[in-house]
Amino acid sequence: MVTTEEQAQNKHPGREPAVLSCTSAVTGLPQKRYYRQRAHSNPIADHSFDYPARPQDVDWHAMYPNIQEGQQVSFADIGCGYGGFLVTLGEMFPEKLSIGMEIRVKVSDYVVDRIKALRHKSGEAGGAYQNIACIRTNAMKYLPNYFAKGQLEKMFFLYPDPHFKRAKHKWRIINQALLSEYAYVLKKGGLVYTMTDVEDLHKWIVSHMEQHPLYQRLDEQAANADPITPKLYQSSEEGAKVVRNKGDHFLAIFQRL
Ligand SMILES: C[S@@+](CC[C@H](N)C(=O)[O-])C[C@H]1O[C@@H](n2cnc3c(N)ncnc32)[C@H](O)[C@@H]1O
Repeated sequence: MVTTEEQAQNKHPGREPAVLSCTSAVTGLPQKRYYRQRAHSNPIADHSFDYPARPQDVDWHAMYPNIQEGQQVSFADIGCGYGGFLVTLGEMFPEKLSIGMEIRVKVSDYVVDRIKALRHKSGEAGGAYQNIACIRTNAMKYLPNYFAKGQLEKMFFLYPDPHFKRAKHKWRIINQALLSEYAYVLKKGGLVYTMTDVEDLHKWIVSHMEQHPLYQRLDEQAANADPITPKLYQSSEEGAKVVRNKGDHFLAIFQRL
């Protein structure tokens, strides 16, 4: 991708265009500044997404080149943003396939390019990061199009958009109707991880999850004993920002009954 900023730098007509890329020459990874997009996308609006009619119609092999016959995605990072936590999942669980789902086009493009670059750096076919991928989609609408009943072992909702205004509470990604849909794609015994820096949203999440008959909150000891828990604080870009700003973190993990 050559940005307008880069085109503007090509000041010498007649010469070969300067080939400037959005990949850093130092790290070999894409640079976020070329993929910025305004923070909120209306999840209820009718964006025109291509989506599969059924999970079996998804070309998983295109996303996970080493996927084995019968292997399925186990972990879903919902609203994965720039993919920091997804990358951590890939590193922590090399045997599991993890997917990031992100509604903003430039942000999901960034994650796709980031994964491509990480795979390239680690030596393509046999290397790392073959087990993570990102889809641009509206996770509030299309989860059952991607996942079969009881497929997912873990779902992550990290620093979801708080939508503070009452009129926009219907945009919140945790709500009673969607919790039933999440329960459908989750395995019995599967886990939903939630983390936010907004106390009011945390209380909303906990009260909606506790009212739902298919979820039970893990007690503090069990939540803290989970090896993923320490990563929830700062592996994602949003989490790292909260740590930098010395903000609060509110964690709640729920088991699908
Ligand atoms: C505050 S950011 C947090 C990103 C990431 N989880 C992190 O911790 O850095 C929330 C993300 O969720 C995405 N998002 C919001 N609604 C969504 C939806 N319905 N489907 C998929 N992604 C969504 C937003 O575009 C945004 O990138």
